[in-house]
Amino acid sequence: MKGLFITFEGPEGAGKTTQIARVKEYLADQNISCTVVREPGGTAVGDLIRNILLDPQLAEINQRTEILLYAASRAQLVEQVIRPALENGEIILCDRYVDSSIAYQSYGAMWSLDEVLKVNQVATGGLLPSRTYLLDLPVELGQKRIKSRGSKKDRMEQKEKMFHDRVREGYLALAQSEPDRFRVIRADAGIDEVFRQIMADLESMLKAKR
Ligand SMILES: Nc1ncnc2c1ncn2[C@@H]1O[C@H](COP(=O)(O)OP(=O)(O)OP(=O)(O)O)[C@@H](O)[C@H]1O
Ligand SMILES: Cc1cn([C@H]2C[C@H](O)[C@@H](COP(=O)(O)O)O2)c(=O)[nH]c1=O
Repeated sequence: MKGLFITFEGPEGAGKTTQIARVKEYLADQNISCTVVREPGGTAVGDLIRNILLDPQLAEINQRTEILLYAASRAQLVEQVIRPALENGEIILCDRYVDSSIAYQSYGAMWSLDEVLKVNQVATGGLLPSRTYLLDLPVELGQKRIKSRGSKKDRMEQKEKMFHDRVREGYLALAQSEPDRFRVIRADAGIDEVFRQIMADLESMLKAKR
């Protein structure tokens, strides 16, 4: 594949959306176009699945159903958007991907890692990002940021703090197990400082792509 597939991961309120917008703006200033997508969602099918997954009224979604729905949204996104864009040499900035399923459904909800990996292998055909920025911060700080955003909590945000603590631990374990792909970013800093940390790495990735 000729393109560049970059994902942004992290607990709730880590600043992924904010930083992706900054990176997109930076790239546009350099006359470099990119495609921004988010999960679950990013396609018409995926957006419908997102509505189900995040509906705060649907507390009874079965754990296996949840894993499959996240993976179904991902399969649609990979085939409809990500793979074609990469084959066209484009840069993809993706807000969450397979690592979210590992962190939330396996570490957070304590479901079998093996099952999560198998389902996601089918969903993605094994497509992995070249770089993953893990925006890491204490769970309390992310929750405080979400609260000040003022919107109603979605189904996943409603889960207890211990769930979100396990998610954070899961992400850090993933980053440790794949140091070549992951860069851990201290997301408890100001927006400009977080952006600086990301760009310190991304600049070299962009140079290598040219
Ligand atoms: N470094 C930062 N310092 C302070 N506030 C921030 C920072 N980054 C983002 N925010 C604010 O925190 C809130 C959450 O940010 P954002 O939506 O970018 O996070 P996210 O990781 O995409 O959240 P989610 O997990 O819901 O997808 C927003 O109100 C945003 O303006
Ligand atoms: C892709 C993916 C996401 N999740 C969770 C993580 C968040 O709680 C929501 C998505 O909301 P956001 O505002 O867009 O961050 O879904 C998950 O549990 N598993 C996944 O694979």
